[in-house]
Amino acid sequence: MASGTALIYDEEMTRYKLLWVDPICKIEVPERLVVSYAALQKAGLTQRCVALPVREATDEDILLAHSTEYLEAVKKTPYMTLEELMTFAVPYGDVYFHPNIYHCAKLAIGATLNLVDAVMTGKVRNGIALVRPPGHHSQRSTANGFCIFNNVAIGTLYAKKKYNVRRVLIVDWDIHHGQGLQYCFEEDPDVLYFSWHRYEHQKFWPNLRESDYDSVGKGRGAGFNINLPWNKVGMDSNDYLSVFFHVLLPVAYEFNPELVMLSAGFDSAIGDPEGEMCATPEIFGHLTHLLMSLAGGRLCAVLEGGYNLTSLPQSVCQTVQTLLGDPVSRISGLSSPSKSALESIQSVRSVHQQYWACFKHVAAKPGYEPHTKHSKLEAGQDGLQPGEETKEISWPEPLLRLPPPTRTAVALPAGLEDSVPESCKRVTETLLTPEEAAEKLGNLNIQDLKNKDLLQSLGNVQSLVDKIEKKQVRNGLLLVPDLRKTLAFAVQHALISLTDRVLLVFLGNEAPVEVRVDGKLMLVQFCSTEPHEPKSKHHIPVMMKGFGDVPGFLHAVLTLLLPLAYGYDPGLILVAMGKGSGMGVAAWTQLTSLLQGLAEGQMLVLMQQGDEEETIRTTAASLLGEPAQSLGTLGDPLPESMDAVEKLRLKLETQWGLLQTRGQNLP
Ligand SMILES: CC(O)(O)NCCCCNCCCN
Ligand SMILES: [Zn+2]
Repeated sequence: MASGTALIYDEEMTRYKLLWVDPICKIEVPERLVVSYAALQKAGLTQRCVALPVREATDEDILLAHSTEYLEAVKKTPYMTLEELMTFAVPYGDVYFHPNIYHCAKLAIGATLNLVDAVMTGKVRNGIALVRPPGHHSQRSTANGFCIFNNVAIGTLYAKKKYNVRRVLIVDWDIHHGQGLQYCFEEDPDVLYFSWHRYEHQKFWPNLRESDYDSVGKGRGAGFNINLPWNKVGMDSNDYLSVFFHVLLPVAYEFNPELVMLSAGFDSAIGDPEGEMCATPEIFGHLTHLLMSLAGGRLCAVLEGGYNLTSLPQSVCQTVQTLLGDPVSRISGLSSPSKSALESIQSVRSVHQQYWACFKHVAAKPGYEPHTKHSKLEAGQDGLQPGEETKEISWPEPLLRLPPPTRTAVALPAGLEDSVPESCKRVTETLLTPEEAAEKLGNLNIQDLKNKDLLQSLGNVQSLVDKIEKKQVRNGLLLVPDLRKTLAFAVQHALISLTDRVLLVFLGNEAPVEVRVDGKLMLVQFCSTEPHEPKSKHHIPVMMKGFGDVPGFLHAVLTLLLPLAYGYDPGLILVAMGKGSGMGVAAWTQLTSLLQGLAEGQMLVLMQQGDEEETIRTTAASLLGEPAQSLGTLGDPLPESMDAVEKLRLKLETQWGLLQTRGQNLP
């Protein structure tokens, strides 16, 4: 499996700037790259990455996405006078030229292509290209929005052509709509383009009608263009995560991409004069993590926008740390998305309802017609007038995300040692005495506790919880003879020794523990038979028609379990798969991968002795940070599973706001 994170940066790309007065363009400054790279150096991240060189794009590369006429015109800019450069820029809109910008634009493309090469050849697992000029606004024959050539479009076309990549997902979290990417791929069913962007009902730049949610793609590409408009400013982590849980991730998993291209613009971060949003930099560590279980971890991030010289470098560091596999910081105090965000979420899900099985149950938008025309509204009032400074906004600097000395510790019965990668640390602890065990298992009679294997597994689970609590180990895997008893003991021990909340995710029919009503434990139980009515709001039974329904299981994980877990914000996660849950190893490792975005990755996985070695090995690999295997092309979730999830959502969404998918009063 590929490993390593590429970092591609060259200071030559800082050697162009605005040479005349232009309040619109003045924010796109060389310092954007300088401060970002310096922050990575200061955080000791550059030396942990694989440094790759940039190269100059060839004409052939550029002509993948641009016309000859346009390329020939841009080729003349190095020889233009200041006057000629200004005149040349005017027809394009919100972009400037410089004698060296053509050179830098070729390097930005070359950086992107070297990143694609490194990821597609397995030289690295993922990576980021810190480039300028950005690309996602530029179109076949036009520069726009500080962009000269479309780096991500060219990178995508290059990957398809050179590596025969079939399905590419482009995620564009820049706060502006990458209309250049939309136009390039809107008829291509092999490229799924997702963009969120400040829109304010077409009053925000670039003021395009086709940036709205009803531009779903054209012809065979219908369904493969997803626009999520932000119609208000001030969106925060609740809004961003809700869009991932209820729009992007369900579709992304159904699309099952072979490569993820990330148009990583950080003007969607707090403090940015363009975005005027409120999401703090930590959110990008989570958004990156949520994308890393797709496409076998093949993720190419390419810098787009980002104009606040404090939140930009912080957000870049958050993204790179997650690409490197560092623990993701906890986001506490999440509550629910804004009403405006819910309206956009509902709108985009209903217009895409006809294209995606994951939205099959969503009420279709009445009288909806795919939008096909391009029309341009003259610029209206769009937030800050150019040059108007944002009022002083401040936010806490992101906390350090220090990995514990050991990432994964395992306790396996004799004879199974070699069923996990050697980088796992083996734990074999002292046996517990029956009295010690009884202390926490209370209701079990002492006779039961004579069993040496059981006492050994209780000793191991106690020691692993303690090592995780002391941050000596990030996560652990236990193979136990008696799952129910060991799990009950683990929960009791965790609740006694940790002050923090514990989330237990259990796959199996009989609830393994009684959930107390004090809220210190949340049990999300995937079961195939209707459990007795749970006593506490923190015991959430998720009915799965059959454990073979992988699409249904995944839908429940993405749109129910993750929103619950992020809203609950646990300090420790216990995951256990009861006997015969028959979930399949790919779906199971998606679960253990995705959940590592919570609790700083502090997780304990308990498995029943007798589980096949393949499942044990891949679970350990996932805890070590290996990307989960892709699930392959998902079929449709079983209707019963979808109905069960929706019924549960309706019941819980008032208590757990991130479960909401539409405004309360919307149909
Ligand atoms: C790469 C990028 O998406 O960040 N480019 C943004 C271009 C903004 C153009 N001016 C907007 C005027 C409204 N404030
Ligand atoms: Zn932008």
